[in-house]
Amino acid sequence: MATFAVILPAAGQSSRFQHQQRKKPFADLKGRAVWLRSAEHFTNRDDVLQTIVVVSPDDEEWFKEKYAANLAFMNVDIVTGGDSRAASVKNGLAIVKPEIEYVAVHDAARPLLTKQWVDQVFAKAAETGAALLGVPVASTLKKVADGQITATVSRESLWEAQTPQVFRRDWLEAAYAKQGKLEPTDEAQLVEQTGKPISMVAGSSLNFKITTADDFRLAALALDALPKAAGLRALHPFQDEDPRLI
Ligand SMILES: Nc1ccn([C@@H]2O[C@H](COP(=O)(O)OP(=O)(O)OP(=O)(O)O)[C@@H](O)[C@H]2O)c(=O)n1
Ligand SMILES: C[C@](O)(CO)[C@H](O)COP(=O)(O)O
Repeated sequence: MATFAVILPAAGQSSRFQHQQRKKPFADLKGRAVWLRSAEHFTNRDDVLQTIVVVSPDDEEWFKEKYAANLAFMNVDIVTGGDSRAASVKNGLAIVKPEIEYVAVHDAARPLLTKQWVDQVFAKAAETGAALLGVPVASTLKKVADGQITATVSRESLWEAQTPQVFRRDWLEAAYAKQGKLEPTDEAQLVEQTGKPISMVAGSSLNFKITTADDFRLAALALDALPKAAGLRALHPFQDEDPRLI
């Protein structure tokens, strides 16, 4: 069985969030913090040997105290974030246990996953070396400058990358060794510049990232509808033996 570590970056400033006076990974989403809902999709999997949450230095002490019971029960490691997403993920990568073969990075701000989507992207990464979830761009894309449209960007072959983004551990480590001055907005961009193949696995627009307060409100609505709306044989993370046909 392929083995995985999961890194959940949660060390951003949530500057676009402005809701509940909390950073988005710590906002209460229908009774549980966003980061907890994201982590839960992984901490009960037999193939996940380590779960790591990356938290900013400013939040670390508060986080450890607030979620002490959850962290212990779920066996989640904490690592200090950096001043960029890439730096935060790199800090998580540095503590991945030596025996683990694959590393999955999943935004702590993407709580709306199903077991099926995780199964699919994990399996694809184990087959090809690297894979991520994504969806084809559905809207027309415009370039804008000073409030004016300057061009239409063809959406042909364009996909919106999501997470989990899953890589052979040695590929991701080699990619970071060659990072140079690149400040990637996702981990795939780092691995792309090493020339390794990365597979795109068709996911769902329901696996959206909570960035703004509107996203948060939408997530609260989608949470209950997810199994039905996903059009998938959805398994609750804790009820693998109880699949529900959609
Ligand atoms: N230095 C950083 C920056 C971002 N992230 C994490 O990367 C994920 C995706 O980033 P984004 O949605 O941009 O989060 P923020 O950077 O917090 O958002 P904003 O740009 O609105 O400040 C988030 O879970 C965020 O916590 C991180 O761990 N460390
Ligand atoms: C990784 C990601 O979710 C893929 O779309 C996205 O790039 C994260 O961006 P952020 O600025 O770190 O939220």
